Amino acid sequence: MTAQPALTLEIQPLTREAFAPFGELIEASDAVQHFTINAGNTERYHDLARIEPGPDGRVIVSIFRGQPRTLPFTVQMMERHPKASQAFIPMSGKPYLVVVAPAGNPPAAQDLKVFLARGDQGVNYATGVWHHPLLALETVSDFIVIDRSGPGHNCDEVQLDTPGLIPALRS
Ligand SMILES: NC(=O)N[C@@H](O)C(=O)O
Ligand code: NI
Repeated sequence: MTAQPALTLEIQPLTREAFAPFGELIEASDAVQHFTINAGNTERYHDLARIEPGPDGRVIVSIFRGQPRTLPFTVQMMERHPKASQAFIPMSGKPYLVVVAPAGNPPAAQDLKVFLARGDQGVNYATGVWHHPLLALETVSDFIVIDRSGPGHNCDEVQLDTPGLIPALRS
């Protein structure tokens, strides 16, 4: 099959509402339940993400140290975790990209959504949601990752028939 021309993808800001079909935004904002604790010293932004390890899995916490990607970036593949959710929470304060498609059938380029996440926004991919592996920007960046350890296969990868092209960010 001849190589298909890439489909240029639109980059949109990461908001709770726009990301809702794919999981939860992990962000301290007035949009979520929050309350003061520790005798007034601390504000708790409560219960932000639905962490799902699956019936036979265990929740684990890891750190991913991502090398920065160069834009424009061609999305050639996507992956999903059919047994569990996966959360990424930035530790380095740098922006990153989130590329997702709805759970279910393997995505086509036109199904992809690209979000530019700020360095104070995390995401939780709901179980089975298609996503691209970590796309750090600007510098080597650390992320806390909350996902699953357990028996069985928990990572499906697909190659896109038509690649998606993420353009350079407008300054
Ligand atoms: N493979 C792995 O643990 N990482 C991916 O799941 C990812 O989403 O970055
Ligand atoms: Ni993943």
